[in-house]
Amino acid sequence: MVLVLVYNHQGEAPAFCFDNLKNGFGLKPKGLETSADVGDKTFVIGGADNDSTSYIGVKIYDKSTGKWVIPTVLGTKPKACKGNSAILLNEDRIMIIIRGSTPDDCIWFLEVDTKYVKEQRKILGTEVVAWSRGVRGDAEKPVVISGPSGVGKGTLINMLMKEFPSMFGFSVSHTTRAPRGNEKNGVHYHFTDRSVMEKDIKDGKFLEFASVHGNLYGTSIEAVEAVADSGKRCILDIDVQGATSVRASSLDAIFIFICPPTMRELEERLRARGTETEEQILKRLRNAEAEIEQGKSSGIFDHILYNDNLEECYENLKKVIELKCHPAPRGIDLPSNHSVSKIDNKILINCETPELEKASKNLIALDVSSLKGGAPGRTRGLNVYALDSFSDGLNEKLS
Ligand SMILES: Nc1nc2c(ncn2[C@@H]2O[C@H](COP(=O)(O)OP(=O)(O)O)[C@@H](O)[C@H]2O)c(=O)[nH]1
Ligand SMILES: Nc1ncnc2c1ncn2[C@@H]1O[C@H](COP(=O)(O)OP(=O)(O)O)[C@@H](O)[C@H]1O
Repeated sequence: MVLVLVYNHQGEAPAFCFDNLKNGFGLKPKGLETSADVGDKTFVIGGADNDSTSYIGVKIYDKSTGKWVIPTVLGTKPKACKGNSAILLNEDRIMIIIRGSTPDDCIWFLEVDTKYVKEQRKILGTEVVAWSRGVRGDAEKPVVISGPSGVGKGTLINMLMKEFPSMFGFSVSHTTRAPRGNEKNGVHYHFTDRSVMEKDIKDGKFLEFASVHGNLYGTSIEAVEAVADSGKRCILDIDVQGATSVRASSLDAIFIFICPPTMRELEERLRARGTETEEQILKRLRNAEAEIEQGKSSGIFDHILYNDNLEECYENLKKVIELKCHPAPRGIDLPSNHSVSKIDNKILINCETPELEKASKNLIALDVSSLKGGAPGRTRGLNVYALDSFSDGLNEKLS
């Protein structure tokens, strides 16, 4: 196989042009693809995905073995595009700038050696990469809500979703427990068989899972991504074990624990709800004491709220999730024609406007020094500065 390296604009990662590339690994080479080297591996990004021509593909050339590897690709993939620029950040993720895409869809991160990718690689036993869409500024964090059965988590979440239907989306968990009378599959839970769920867990499809009150519960990566893809802020109703796992992941959420005013009141609420058998109620009450103890003492939760008076608790919930602090994240308007370079933690995008030709070369600087989150969620904290026409004052403006 002959591999021709094509260097694009100044400072940009070299693009691969494949000559005589046999179809041995199922990818259809399409024009130029970009690449980035991480250690012994060259990640080639672009062209068509292995499974679908609608998405960008990823393949890895391992220089130590001289072999190509098709990785397991996790996360929502960016749509196939006219080309992209790839820039390696911190040896663990590659920033991809997509040409000719919409403002909120042009910056992506391909994680190649982050904590999440390392974990998934261990679980799956294959080479793994994970996509995460870049979000400008401090887009709102997902909200994790935990608390004992019957404390009012579902009630509070419903109030939030009702008051702000376009702002919040519920992460629909999987569970092996039987549905209650009013519960709909795919809305309240994905009701599933234990064997199916265990296989999906083994296949790395879950962000977290736990055995709670004798049933298996879990948050699939897809459930969280579906909410993020709809442009909404994700709410997770999960137990303390699940919250502990999410805390250890890169999701970067706000963690809230809901406490009952007393154990007696908790029991009354559970009984009044009338959805569990006596045996199940007793099991839930036994587990509640340990959960409350853990919730209060583990240090996992950012906020502990008491649900005594429902309205008051709801007002407190709205305060702690910082409803009004962050403006809606805006996209980045990039023309198709641009070149990219990297200086320390800043990515400079040199936009060439065809009408003005050489007269104006506008610069956009992306500051990647405060990135947060990442796969399986969004990568937040991308700071964007528009700089005026190319001038000698550039360094001053960027410092
Ligand atoms: N770890 C984890 N826990 C979950 C998940 N979904 C629900 N749970 C928790 O499982 C427990 C039981 O939930 P459920 O059967 O709906 O009963 P309820 O809490 O009495 O309404 C609660 O503590 C939920 O927060 C999940 O995806 N992961
Ligand atoms: N502050 C409150 N005061 C009285 N009853 C409440 C309060 N919050 C919730 N409830 C009731 O308690 C029961 C359990 O609430 P639910 O939201 O189903 O709890 P969870 O989702 O935590 O299991 C429901 O019948 C709900 O209407």
